[in-house]
Amino acid sequence: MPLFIVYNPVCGDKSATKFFKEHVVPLLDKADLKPESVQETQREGHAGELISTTLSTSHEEVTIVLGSGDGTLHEIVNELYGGGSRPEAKVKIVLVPCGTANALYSSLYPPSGPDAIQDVDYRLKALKSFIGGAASYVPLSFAVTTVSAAGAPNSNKPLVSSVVISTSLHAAILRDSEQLRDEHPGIERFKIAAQQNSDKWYNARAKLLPLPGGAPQIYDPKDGAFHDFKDTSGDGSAELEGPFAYFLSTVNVDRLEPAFNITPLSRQIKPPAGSCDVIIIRPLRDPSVSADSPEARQAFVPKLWAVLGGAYQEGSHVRLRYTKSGDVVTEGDGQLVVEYARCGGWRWIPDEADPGAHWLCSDGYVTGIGKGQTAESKIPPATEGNIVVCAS
Ligand SMILES: Nc1ncnc2c1ncn2[C@@H]1O[C@H](COP(=O)(O)OP(=O)(O)OP(=O)(O)O)[C@@H](O)[C@H]1O
Repeated sequence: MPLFIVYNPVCGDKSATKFFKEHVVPLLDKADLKPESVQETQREGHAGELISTTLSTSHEEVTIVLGSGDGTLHEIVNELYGGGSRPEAKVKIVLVPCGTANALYSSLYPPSGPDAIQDVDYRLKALKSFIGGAASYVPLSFAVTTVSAAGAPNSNKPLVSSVVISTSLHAAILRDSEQLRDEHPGIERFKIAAQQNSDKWYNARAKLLPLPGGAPQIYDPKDGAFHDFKDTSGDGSAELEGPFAYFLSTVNVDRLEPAFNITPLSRQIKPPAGSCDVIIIRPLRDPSVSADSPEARQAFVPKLWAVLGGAYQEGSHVRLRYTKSGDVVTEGDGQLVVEYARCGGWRWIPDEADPGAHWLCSDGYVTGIGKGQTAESKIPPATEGNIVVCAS
């Protein structure tokens, strides 16, 4: 099977060129594995073009050693799945994490600590499995999201995500952190952008779509299991009224950074095919909040931090509850702070009067939802596994 090397020289701390020269290419040389080409991406969107060109030379199956973060992979996936240049081609991806967050790699190879990503051996795990010839591969699931206005023909190209699709705080963080990239090449830029947006709420309605086998489900930490939503509408979906502080769904990953386990159950309770895990925070569930107001938003900030902090503590946020007075605790029977859902996708219907609710993030790529438009994300049942990624 032909082998290609593609890496993004500007992702993460911009060290991919050096890393490939010093570690990746020599390892392949030593194993006598000769790539057809070694290519640096030269601009945004270039990774997708490179893959398209590679496959147009009639290869039916290729292996790509990809040095990047999640955004470059996103471009490749969109070209292969969304662009349809060679939908039947089989592509094996061997990741070498060089990006900022490296969510997919960190999920496939859970690191021993937040600094493991600095470790050369850790970063070469997938490559060494590939070279050793005993690698195993997993097919990627995709969240396919369309933005459209009710009743209008949909001319927008769908966004295909293989890691995360979000609105609310996470989309705002990714939108604002991009301007901080030069000054803060590491994950600290996400924390700075989170601080800047921590008192924002997002006015919208959301519908959680049914799972392939039935109703959308919600996690109950009491028995550690997912259960069907009790109240579903005629089309089988669960309807949630905002405002929202957080609304984020993942496929293929349980974390968005090496130590940020935002959807930990996707590893602990195997998700069915055609599903995504969704994390939702709706501040009006807090018994101490009776209405949306600037004071209520400010008072909610520490509670939001408690949740995000829990994600950094091996995903303990999924067990957080409110006391009657609105304190956030881990014990008792109070209302859950986080709603952890598993569903076949979702529809996000932003309130036209709230510009902040009109942002969408797909694997780090941020785009606007136009006035009068909604976003719908669906998880199609797995394809034949045309895009697989080295997992051990
Ligand atoms: N030569 C280039 N010059 C400028 N931008 C580029 C170039 N090559 C690729 N890009 C863009 O770099 C962006 C960032 O890449 P990527 O998302 O892989 O890294 P990251 O954002 O640092 O990591 P992560 O997504 O894991 O947080 C991509 O959106 C891609 O379009």
